Amino acid sequence: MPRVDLALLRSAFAVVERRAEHTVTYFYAHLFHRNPRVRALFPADLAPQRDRLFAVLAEVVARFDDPGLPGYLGRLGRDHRRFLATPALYAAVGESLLAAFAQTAGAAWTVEAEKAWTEAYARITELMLRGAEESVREGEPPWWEADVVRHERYGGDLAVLTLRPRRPYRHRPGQYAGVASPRVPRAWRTYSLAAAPRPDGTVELHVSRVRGGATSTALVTATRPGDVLRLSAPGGGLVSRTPPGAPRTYIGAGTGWAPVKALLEEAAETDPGARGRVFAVARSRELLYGRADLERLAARLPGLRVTYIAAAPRHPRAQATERLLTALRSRGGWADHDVYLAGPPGLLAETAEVLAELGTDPARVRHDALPPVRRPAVRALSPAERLLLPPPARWHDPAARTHLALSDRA
Ligand SMILES: NC(=O)C1=CN([C@@H]2O[C@H](COP(=O)(O)OP(=O)(O)OC[C@H]3O[C@@H](n4cnc5c(N)ncnc54)[C@H](O)[C@@H]3O)[C@@H](O)[C@H]2O)C=CC1
Repeated sequence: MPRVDLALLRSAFAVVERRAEHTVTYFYAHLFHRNPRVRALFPADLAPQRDRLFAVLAEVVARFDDPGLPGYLGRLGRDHRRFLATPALYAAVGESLLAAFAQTAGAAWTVEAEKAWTEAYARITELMLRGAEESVREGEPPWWEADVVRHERYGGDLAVLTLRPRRPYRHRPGQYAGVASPRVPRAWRTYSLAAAPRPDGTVELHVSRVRGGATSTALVTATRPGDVLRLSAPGGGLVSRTPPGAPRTYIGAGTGWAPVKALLEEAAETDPGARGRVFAVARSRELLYGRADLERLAARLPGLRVTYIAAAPRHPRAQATERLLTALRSRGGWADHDVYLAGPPGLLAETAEVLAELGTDPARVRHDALPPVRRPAVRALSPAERLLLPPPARWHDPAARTHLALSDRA
């Protein structure tokens, strides 16, 4: 594999990234125009997909020379089996991606830049396919079918689902899974697994309905026992790393309680002498839905002090965050604590900042980056950028459709 010219790779991507929205629109139009049958592999609503594509590309470009990149791409390739990604699809995606880059980057898309990106994409594909092949060799399915065995509603917007995967499903407490409902085909959303592995093999999901979110709405309002959902392989690094007995703090906000519950269940089994703090945060007292479970766990973990925090009645939900930050500031000893943090991204960012001020080493503040690894660069175009957009693509002309569709080639 030739050495990729990293400086060129990054400078071309920097130009493309500034016009991410245009690039992504062009990319999908190009991909589906050239390979019409590929459209059926993607969900009806492409918006979340678009954000994720750029977030992953930005991550790969930033980490291209990082020794951790092969592992990251291997896991990504393994995970892409659930999208039915074949070598032919990787090739088609690469072709459309480079076409979109060429179209967006204008004069910055030199022969050398194209060479750097062609080589980089070949490397990305090779590593992702290697990860996928390994998972096939290990006998891992592309996804796990799981029967819904219980569905409990808390208020209008929250549900706790118990699922029984049809094949053995192994996860570590604190990890998450991709979940797809047949009611929203091919759309995968990420949810933390809300329990340590159980003898009966069931797993638990806590779902909060997101405004405009088709999957969360289907899972909360329409899913019933007997339905079958799909689970991806578990992922995520919000797993226990604290030595037995050492101080730690768990903070779960809203359904961020889910991974905290799994971690506490694990600690109750393996480290009942654990010392530290638990903060359960919700936008209202009624939505502290995990209270009964937390009380049961706290009785098994007497070294943990539990604090419940909610916004006052008729106050905005963010008041709970202010109350949490005040509570954190009133405690000491933060330099000694590992902190496990789960909840909405805004809360994660504010809490991590305050913990750093209070003396916790940022490397000891653990949380998931959900769902993108970095903030997606996709944003609305400015009026000036819109004005400078290149003319419409020539390949929109049906007469230009001379190439074979991917599915014909595969
Ligand atoms: N592993 C993880 O980190 C998990 C994260 N989540 C995330 O947690 C959220 C759960 O949603 P809900 O249960 O509806 O929570 P929610 O919207 O009711 O929020 C719970 C609390 O978080 C705080 N909060 C919410 N938005 C905030 C913001 N922008 N800035 C500062 N504080 C904020 C408020 O104190 C609020 O009372 C989702 O965003 C979900 O993606 C959920 C499960 C696991």
